[in-house]
Amino acid sequence: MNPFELPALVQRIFDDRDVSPDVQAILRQPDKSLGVSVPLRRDDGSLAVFPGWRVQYDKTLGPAKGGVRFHPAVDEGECTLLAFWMTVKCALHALPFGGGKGGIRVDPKKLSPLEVERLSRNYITAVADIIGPDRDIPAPDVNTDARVMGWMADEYADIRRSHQPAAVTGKPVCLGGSEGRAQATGRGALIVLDNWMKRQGRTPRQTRIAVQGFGNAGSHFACLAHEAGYRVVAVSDSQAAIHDPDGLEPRRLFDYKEREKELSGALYAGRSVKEGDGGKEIDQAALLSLDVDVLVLAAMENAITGDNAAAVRAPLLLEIANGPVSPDGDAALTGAGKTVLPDVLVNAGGVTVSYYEWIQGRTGERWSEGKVIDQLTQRMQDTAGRCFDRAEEERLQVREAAYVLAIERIAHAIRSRGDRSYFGG
Ligand SMILES: NC(=O)C1=CN([C@@H]2O[C@H](COP(=O)(O)OP(=O)(O)OC[C@H]3O[C@@H](n4cnc5c(N)ncnc54)[C@H](O)[C@@H]3O)[C@@H](O)[C@H]2O)C=CC1
Ligand SMILES: O=C(O)CCC(=O)C(=O)O
Repeated sequence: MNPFELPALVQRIFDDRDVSPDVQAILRQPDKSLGVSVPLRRDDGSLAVFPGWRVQYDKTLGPAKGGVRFHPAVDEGECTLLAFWMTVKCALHALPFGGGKGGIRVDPKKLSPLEVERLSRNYITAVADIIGPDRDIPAPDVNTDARVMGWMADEYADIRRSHQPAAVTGKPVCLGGSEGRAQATGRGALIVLDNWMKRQGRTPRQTRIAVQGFGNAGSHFACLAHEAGYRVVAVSDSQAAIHDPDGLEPRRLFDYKEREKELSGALYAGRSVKEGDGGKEIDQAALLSLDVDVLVLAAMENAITGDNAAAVRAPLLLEIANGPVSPDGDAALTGAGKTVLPDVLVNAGGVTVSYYEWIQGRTGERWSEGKVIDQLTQRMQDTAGRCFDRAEEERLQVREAAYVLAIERIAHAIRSRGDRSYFGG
């Protein structure tokens, strides 16, 4: 197992708040980290083998929960940090889960759909011994979606020779997925943003937003924010960025990207972004320093670091991605008086609706989309309220308030379990 260093913020909370040595010792490293080699028979008959991981960080509050990403930069350290963040996120939102994360170091864009299916199935075979509805429940993340979860769930059911609807979440609805899961991360983020805006006495109409990362999470956020009256003036993906100070029509971009798989060309392929079309393509890095009210980061880690933080003009940043602002970037932004609404608070809509899917899988109930949205709204509002209140009471940044609340919950559970003797989960 790679050595893992806890984020400095967590160490500071441990020190400042006299967190017990037992709790610190338990939270200092992951419970379990499994490295696997995932074989893939290519369409041309050759065999390729890709490295993969599944990390379970802490399971005090319940089975590990977290996504699986397919990306060329995945490694054990990244999965461990992502699994740690899942632990904090689930605790903060009072979900009955610990934190996990997994991935394969692969560029899925270079594989055919059948190759992606075989790889997804082989990953589940490789990690089958440590996952399951009471142990560790995978879900979508970067470059994985409902289709991939459907294959993974099917493979797991084959391995167990039984129906296993609660073993993987984020599945297609026809395979036991939950209504509302696809939009859930974006919707949850919008609920947090709305809550913050109301506290500041601001309205959506006054608010211009730029969104980095027009993928699963960011594209739904952009569409829902537009429908709620916000002015989405820029969006980007890994290939292109589009800006229109008068406001884009995210739904049209969404449809274009569904068809073409990328944003590039959305303005120039005879499919204008909006009637009258005032938009233009800009450099992706330029999106980060646009004159907007909210900069939404929904792509990858470390989009903002100490190197580019000074160029950010937006007074408010909304972290939909996991870890899009590095610690030195965070210090520079908050030092300059900007507010960062942190990932562990903002992006929990996905795992929350995964929780609802897990409940439905275990009970056989089917929830309507309305019920999912009501429950999600209530939970996100509740957590956002607790974080913002705590930040105000103790004059903390919202990120620190969120971590304090999460660590308190985990520490309380660790103490309540008594002497620790729970190997084998
Ligand atoms: N999908 C979900 O339910 C959840 C996702 N997240 C996090 O949100 C982030 C995005 O995840 P997904 O939307 O699921 O992945 P995705 O793979 O669907 O989308 C990622 C998007 O970011 C774009 N991108 C990559 N590099 C970029 C760059 N340098 N500039 C602009 N765009 C860039 C990609 O082109 C793609 O459109 C990740 O950090 C993920 O861990 C967090 C919670 C839940
Ligand atoms: O839906 C889930 O369980 C996982 C979501 C996830 O990976 C995340 O919140 O980063």
